[in-house]
Amino acid sequence: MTKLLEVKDLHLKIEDAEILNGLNFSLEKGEVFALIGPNGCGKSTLAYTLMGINKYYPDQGELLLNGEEIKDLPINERAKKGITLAWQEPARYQGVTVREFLSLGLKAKKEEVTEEKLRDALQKVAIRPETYLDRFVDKSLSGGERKRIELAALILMHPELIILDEPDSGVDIVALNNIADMINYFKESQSGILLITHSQEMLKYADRAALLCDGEIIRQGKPEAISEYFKSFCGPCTKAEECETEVAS
Ligand SMILES: Nc1ncnc2c1ncn2[C@@H]1O[C@H](COP(=O)(O)OP(=O)(O)OP(=O)(O)O)[C@@H](O)[C@H]1O
Repeated sequence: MTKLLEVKDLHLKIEDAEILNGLNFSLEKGEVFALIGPNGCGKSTLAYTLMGINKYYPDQGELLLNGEEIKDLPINERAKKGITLAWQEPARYQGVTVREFLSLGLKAKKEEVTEEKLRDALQKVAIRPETYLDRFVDKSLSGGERKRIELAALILMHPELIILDEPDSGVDIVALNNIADMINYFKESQSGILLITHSQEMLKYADRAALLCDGEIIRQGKPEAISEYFKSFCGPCTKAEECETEVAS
């Protein structure tokens, strides 16, 4: 069966520094695949490369979405094909209200924008619609509020592939539960989720996990096993020579 996402031998350099160093992994529909690894190992870079952000174009390798090569497509074309990235630091949009921001996803899919859909999405992330719908998505909202609103926008967009870059950073315990609910909701509706995280709590929601080290996936397998391996051998890494580079499944 065709995989939702296949990444094959992905290499990316930034200013002559090799940041992604031959990545290989795949993701099925309805699967949560977690990516863990030390600071600076290339997790966010992989997220930007999958999304097609400016300057993050691979030097080598394949990026297949539903079997189709997307490596040369610009970000807007990838978004149309159903890839979405929720940033580690949620974006601010000067002069754009929460209502307008949430409506974008529906309009992009040529779906009718209704008050009910907007309210429903906000309620799913525990944001009171009556307080927030007409506020601006700028620095007047706290980081956690913007993160929740961004997650509400994801619900309305209903992407095929969702890249969540540290969705739990800077959010309170209630929002954490909302994120967990949302992950389950997307799983059930057959979206694939690439979950970049440093959190043990978030790892519980993953079906599989991979450990990234210096731009290479050095292990893939069950989330608990990968996390244990990471805790024992990495951060700070002092045992590089002991670190097997074989991929265990
Ligand atoms: N635009 C850029 N210019 C120069 N170096 C960059 C750029 N983007 C990323 N890097 C470097 O690439 C490496 C990987 O960064 P990346 O942000 O992908 O790490 P990460 O695994 O997401 O880290 P963290 O866990 O701290 O969020 C880092 O050494 C970073 O400094």
